[in-house]
This record gives sequence, structure tokens and C-alpha cells, in this order.
Amino acid sequence: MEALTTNWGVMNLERSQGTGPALVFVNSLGTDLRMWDDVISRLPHDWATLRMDKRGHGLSSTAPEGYTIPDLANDVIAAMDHAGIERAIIVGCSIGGLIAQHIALIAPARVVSLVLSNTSSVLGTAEAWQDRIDAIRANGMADMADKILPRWFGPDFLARPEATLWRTMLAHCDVDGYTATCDAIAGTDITERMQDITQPALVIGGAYDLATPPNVVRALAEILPASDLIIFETTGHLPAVEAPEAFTAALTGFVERTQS
Ligand SMILES: O=C(O)CC1=CCC(=O)O1
Repeated sequence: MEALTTNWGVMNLERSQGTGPALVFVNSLGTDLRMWDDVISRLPHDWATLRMDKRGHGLSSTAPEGYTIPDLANDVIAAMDHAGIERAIIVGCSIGGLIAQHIALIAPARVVSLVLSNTSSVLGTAEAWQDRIDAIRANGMADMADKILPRWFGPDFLARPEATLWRTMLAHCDVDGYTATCDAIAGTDITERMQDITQPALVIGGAYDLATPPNVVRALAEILPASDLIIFETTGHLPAVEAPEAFTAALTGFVERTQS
């Protein structure tokens, strides 16, 4: 764990050094950097990794509301600067994938390639996000966590005791941090700019994903100029948690194929 002081508060980072490829991991809404634990522990030991808790998530400070996805992309770039990582493979899940796409647009020289897990160029509708924000303000995160868990996980993982741990992570999320992040997602649609992302991309989906279903993920792969697509048959929205072996195999295969 490492603390990076920013103009909005302190960002929690974790990194490992290595002489191999550098990978930067960006997590989803309501999760913290632990979502990548079971992937990072399976990577070749000489690969360098960096991950962080977004504003209002995990051990990072909660920033005043009103920030955007480009602000969150600049937070990742600041973390890369701090870690001395000039170029990296950016691996993002859901909002993390949206942030990764923004990094490719605003700082293309920093991006070797993209791994876009369970994401799109636009996530949900502004109305649905406002409904979620209103519901959380009225009933709290624990109530929302019960509704979100079946969106996160396929039936196999939902039946396992570990699913409860992920519900707890979500239920403990800071309300202001979580809702400000929902608001940032609600204001974002970069579909028109996707042709400008020319780096190789691996797009990953899950057959049981209710948040970004396979048709949404497939459409993202089709719109990106250079992409491969994998749909996992047993997972939902968080395959890095549900099926870390398969996720890591797909990730390492892609990195080895596209490394330049
Ligand atoms: O919480 C959900 O419904 C799933 C999700 C949407 C954006 C994100 O990062 O996770």
C-alpha cells in the first residue's frame, strides 16, 4: 500500500516492479483494488503491475462531487507518473474500462494496448444512474448491494460463500464516493470517438453479465479498429474475481501476442 497525495486527497496505490511488461489495473464501481488480487498473483513474476483505489473507493479519499471520467483517467496517469511507468497495458473492468478508453484517447502515447473487461463506450442510461443515486440516498448502500450482487456475478459464483465478502465490500462503500462516481458515468458517452483508439484491444464479456451483457460487449469489439473478443460462458460482470485463472490466461495470451 502506498499513498499518493493529489489535489483532491490521498490515493491508495499498490505496485510491483519487474523488467517485463507493465500492466495498470483499473477497477469497477463499488470495488477496490483487491478485485485484481487473484489475477496479479497468477502473472509471470517479472511483470510490473500498478493498481489504485479510485476517488471515494477503498482506502482513497472521497473527493468533492462533480468529477468526470476524464478526471479519473488523469488520476490513473498521475499514478503511472508516480510509479515511473511511461507506457503500459491498461486493464480496466466496467467503469475501469471506460477510464482505460479515455486514457487511450487523451494520452495515447502512454498506452501499449487495452484489456477492456465488461465495459462499453457508454454504460447504462443517465436516468438509470439517477434512479440508483436516489435509491442509495434514500435506503443506503447495504440495500443497493443486495440488488447489485446478481448483476456482478453468475450463478456459480453467487452460490459460493466468497460472494458474501464482495457484497460486504460494496455495502461498505462510501455513499458520497459511490454516487459521485455514478454521476461521472452518467455524463459519459464516447461512442463517436472509438475509431480514434488504434491500440490493440482485448474485449472480455460474460454470458451472465446483466450490467454489460454480451451484445453490448460484442458491439464494443466491433466498433474498435483492432480488437479480439472473448465471452466467458460461466461469469457475470467481474470475471477477474469469478474466474481469475481463465481471465489471467486470456490476459497473458493477449500480452504475449501483442507486446511490442
Ligand atoms: O454496478 C453495476 O451495475 C455494474 C457496474 C456498472 C459500472 C461499473 O463499474 O460497474
